[in-house]
Amino acid sequence: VKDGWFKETGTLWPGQAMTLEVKEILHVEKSLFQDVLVFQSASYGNVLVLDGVIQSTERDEFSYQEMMTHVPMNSHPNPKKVLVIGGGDGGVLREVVKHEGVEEVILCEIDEAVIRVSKKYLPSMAAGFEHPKVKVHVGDGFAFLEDKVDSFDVIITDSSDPVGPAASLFQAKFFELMKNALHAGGIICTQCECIWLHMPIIKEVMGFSRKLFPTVEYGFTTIPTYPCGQIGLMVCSKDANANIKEPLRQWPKDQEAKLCRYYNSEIHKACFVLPQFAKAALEAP
Ligand SMILES: NCCCN[C@H]1CC[C@H](N)CC1
Repeated sequence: VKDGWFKETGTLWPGQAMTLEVKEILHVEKSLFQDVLVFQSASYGNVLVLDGVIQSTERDEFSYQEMMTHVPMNSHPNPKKVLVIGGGDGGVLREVVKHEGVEEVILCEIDEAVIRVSKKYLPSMAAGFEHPKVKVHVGDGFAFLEDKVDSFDVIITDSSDPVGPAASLFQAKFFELMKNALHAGGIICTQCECIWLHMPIIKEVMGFSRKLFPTVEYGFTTIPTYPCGQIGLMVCSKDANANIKEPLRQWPKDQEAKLCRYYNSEIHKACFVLPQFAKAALEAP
């Protein structure tokens, strides 16, 4: 932080950097896995930063957490068992339990510091941890999945970038583990970077996803504090007839408006509409 501003420089977005004005530094810690910083920003509420990269801000996190959760959940006929890999700020958990039919959601986060710090400084997200249907497992998502077969209806990988502790979550092997851990008809949704910055990563992930799953779609949401203001989601189903681009289930409009500030059944469809450069890059063999 320099002259009261935090600057998000990063190797995955060369030559550019989001900056946020800092009101107060709330927490600085070196955890077992990464540098953890929380600051109160002037205009985005409290901000969680891991290894210098913005993970969540109180003002705009709902965009990402809602889309990462409700696009896969509403694409599944009846999700009962849900697994969240990463997601230590609790935001995805908060969204998953909005689905009445869910019986259990397990969160597997590698770094207990992220959970601890989120509970203290990001209460609107960490509220997700309080729900009776939630079970928390601290550990590596890769290791957690090694012995899981036919266990979950939906798996959401809410990870940081493929630099640091989350690197293994962007590899084919991990997608194979997620596939094996899914019930028939199961769906995965993973954080899949930005079309303005990471087409090679997106193409690679789409390539091996298409080998593993019959149905694969890439969509994105808009979120001011992520690089280029956008972040993608890779959504894959084991059901060859699934149409992920159309919500299979939706709340009544008034209920939907009460539950969500970003997601709705129209934006579920719209999020998969890509600009020509991205569409062409992903369709090319
Ligand atoms: N719930 C935390 C979200 C983590 N996802 C982010 C996507 C954009 C990245 N540059 C940083 C992590």
